[in-house]
Amino acid sequence: MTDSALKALAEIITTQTEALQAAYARAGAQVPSINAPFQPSPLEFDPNINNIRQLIVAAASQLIATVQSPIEIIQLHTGGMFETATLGFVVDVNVPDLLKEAGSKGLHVDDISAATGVDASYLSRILRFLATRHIFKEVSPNVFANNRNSSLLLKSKTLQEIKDDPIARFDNAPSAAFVHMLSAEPLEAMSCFPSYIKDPSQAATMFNLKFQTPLTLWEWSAQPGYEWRARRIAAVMNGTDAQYSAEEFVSAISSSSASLQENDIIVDVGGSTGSACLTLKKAFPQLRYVVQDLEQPIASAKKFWAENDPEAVESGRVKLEDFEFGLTMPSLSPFPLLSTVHSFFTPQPIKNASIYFLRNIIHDWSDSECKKILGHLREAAGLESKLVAFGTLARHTCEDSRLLENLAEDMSDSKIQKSPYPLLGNLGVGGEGFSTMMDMGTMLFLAGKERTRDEFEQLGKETGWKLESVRPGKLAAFIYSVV
Ligand SMILES: C[S@@+](CC[C@H](N)C(=O)[O-])C[C@H]1O[C@@H](n2cnc3c(N)ncnc32)[C@H](O)[C@@H]1O
Repeated sequence: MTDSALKALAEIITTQTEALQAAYARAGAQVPSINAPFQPSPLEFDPNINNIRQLIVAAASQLIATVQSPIEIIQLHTGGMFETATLGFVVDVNVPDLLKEAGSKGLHVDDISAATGVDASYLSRILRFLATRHIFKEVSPNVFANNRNSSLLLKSKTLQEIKDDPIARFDNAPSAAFVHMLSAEPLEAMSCFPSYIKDPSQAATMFNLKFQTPLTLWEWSAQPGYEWRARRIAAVMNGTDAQYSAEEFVSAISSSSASLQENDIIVDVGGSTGSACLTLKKAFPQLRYVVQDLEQPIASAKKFWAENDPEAVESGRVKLEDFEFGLTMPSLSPFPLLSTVHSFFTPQPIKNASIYFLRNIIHDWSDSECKKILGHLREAAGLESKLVAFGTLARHTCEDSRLLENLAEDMSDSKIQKSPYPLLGNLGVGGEGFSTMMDMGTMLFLAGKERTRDEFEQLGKETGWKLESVRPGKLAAFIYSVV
């Protein structure tokens, strides 16, 4: 049994590695080397290539989990906090940025020490720890260079620009912002993990318990003096777009069976800068878009649209919802905009929109809060309105034949297939590594969670929305109609 499982895992790795090389070769390219900096290219985000990658990672990690000493496995996983802390630290003191300037020949830890003011012996141990995990490359003893993985930690600014304007240091650097964010407040809040899980009545979340605040993460980060935190969150949010294929959003909207007519409205609820609408507007330029969020994200949204599509806002095609009560959509058939910056916990002012669009919102909230959000949208919806929620589809690690049957009914070209023997039903860290981590993150910060198909269906049932179909993808689309 073990032998056949090992053989099957090795075969998956061999056949899928060949498939990966062939896919790159068809595009006239080669699978990127780990020693070269990461270059965003369409191939990095291609859904078919992504499926191949997932199988390789699923099989390779299962192979490791099978053959490595269980003592080592448990020891290594137990030390996971050192990965978070060391990654956050190197980003904080700009090590990847220094190494970029040094190029492929790398930089000695003494020079990194001189530039950062950090003791060289700490640096050499931290960088060796990370290079052992394939983040940074040690080109010669104590001389380190960026590799494909560490290059993702780069900021988009020069060292001088970072020094001159530290509040803006993570602008356009989503991965660096994400690493820095996770290594700060969440790492601190993790100290409350066991106490909170045993007695959740202590506070709304572990974050609230640790920081002794009644505010949500969003409200807390918006406080005066914390501007850099809000700016860091915005950098993370803006960057998520680059990881998605526009096609997934466009095809979900097309398949939502909303009969989209000229000037119909899509409301991007909790839309942050409204970057999803920018993607949709390219495919559906005849529609109108309303972006709703709290005060600070809407301020960032104004900057975002001014830079990316100023004409859209001027023409009224895209509305950043912070108009005063009673103002009307400029230059197009008017309708009242009832709120200022809009909270989705209050009645939805845009009635009978064609689509209420939520991306990465549901997982931020507990079931009871989600029901409030979906309930307000249901009250505003017309009979033909659709709710399209994008988020993670949580999957069990064992085989889930009911999910596979449901998805097959939902769409004929379902991308979720039964995992090949002997892989986990959700492909383990190859498939759901990040989303299970985010599940812990939402638990820690927001009392939210990643939900299974059944849980999404149930939320709809309790708020007057029928889950019509689920389209799996990097972000799954959950398409609801009114009941
Ligand atoms: C995970 S982000 C998703 C942003 C955006 N939908 C996207 O996909 O890029 C969650 C968003 O919800 C917003 N938010 C939090 N509480 C809110 C509320 N009460 N009303 C409206 N938006 C809220 C946050 O400001 C943030 O922009």
